[in-house]
Amino acid sequence: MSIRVSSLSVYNFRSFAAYDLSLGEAVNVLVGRNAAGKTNLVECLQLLTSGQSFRRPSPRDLVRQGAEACRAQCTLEGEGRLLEMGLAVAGSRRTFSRNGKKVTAAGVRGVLPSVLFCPDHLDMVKRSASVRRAALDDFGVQLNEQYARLVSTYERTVEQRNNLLKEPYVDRGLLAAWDESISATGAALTVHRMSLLARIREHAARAYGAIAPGELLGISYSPSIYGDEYTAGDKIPQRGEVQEQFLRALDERRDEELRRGITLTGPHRDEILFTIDGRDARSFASQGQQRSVVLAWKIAEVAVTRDILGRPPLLLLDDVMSELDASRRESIMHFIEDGVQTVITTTNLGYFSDLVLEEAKVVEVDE
Ligand SMILES: Nc1ncnc2c1ncn2[C@@H]1O[C@H](COP(=O)(O)OP(=O)(O)OP(=O)(O)O)[C@@H](O)[C@H]1O
Repeated sequence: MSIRVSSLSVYNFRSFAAYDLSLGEAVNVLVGRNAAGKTNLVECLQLLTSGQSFRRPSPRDLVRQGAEACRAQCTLEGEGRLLEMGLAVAGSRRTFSRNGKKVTAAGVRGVLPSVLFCPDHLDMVKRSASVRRAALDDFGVQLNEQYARLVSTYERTVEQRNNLLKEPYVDRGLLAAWDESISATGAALTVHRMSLLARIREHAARAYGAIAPGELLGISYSPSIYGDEYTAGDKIPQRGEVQEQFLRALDERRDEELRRGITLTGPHRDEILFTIDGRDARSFASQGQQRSVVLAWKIAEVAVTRDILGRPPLLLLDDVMSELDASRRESIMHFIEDGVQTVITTTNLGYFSDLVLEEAKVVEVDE
């Protein structure tokens, strides 16, 4: 059996004083009224498997109102291994642990990545580019530690370079050194992103074709250093070539950057574009088609995790059944039958067929 979460325990976490949840190997349905705490449990599972939460909380947000500290732990089992991942928050300090030993967020991620799908994601196609970049990076970070290091180094580099650009007198020698470092990290990140997106593209196109037969989904990465017109298609450029282009782009925008005091080009400005039958999905796709794109993207994340790690991720579906129509719900159910441990939250069991409910572990959540 591949690695699964067998149990989760929380103490003073969000709305819960104390709560224990035991999970089945396949589909788990958490049912409960609004504000029962279902999303809080999903968030906790995401934190303990990926080291991050889609809500981007401050540590204090995780602690139950009125309490000083919180704790959570989950047990991962399978492939002959037994692992305890822990999270503790005291004041504004958040600490992770693995088998009782303190680790950074990197120490909990990578064993059992999680793929989360929640209503916030449904309009990913038409929201700002930062949302799509974050979707790609949040996924990549879980699969590859080098990707994770590049994301954080790049963010830091942009911030520090921006600080320099904001100074009244900018030391040109120092700026050249920052250009070198941002272009090196940025080029590596660009290539990582494009490689990961190429894997997602292939699976997402197939999944989309199954959800909407006859329609063709395209996904492309558009690096800002190449200008607006460039789309890479399937070709992934060499890192050295990207770095050279990055340096050229910085040179071209030097005066504007100095005037505005910010870094105007690089992976923090890149676009991920979706097309359906060759037309930009932001302006041409219906809401239903846009939702199908996101569903296909999530299905692709599961498939890519399998390709890379040789095991499926934990799939967390928070309150999405009510947002999807019957045929898309069916696509999800069809897909999760495929050996993926899944946690689905809902206020209404009516969205599930008798067959699914017979096989699933149904837990009523009420703090
Ligand atoms: N730090 C905290 N302390 C106490 N309560 C909290 C804290 N953080 C969140 N909550 C409470 O948790 C509840 C929300 O829980 P959650 O979002 O998990 O509900 P849900 O069961 O997913 O509901 P819905 O079906 O409406 O999505 C809210 O009432 C919120 O006020």
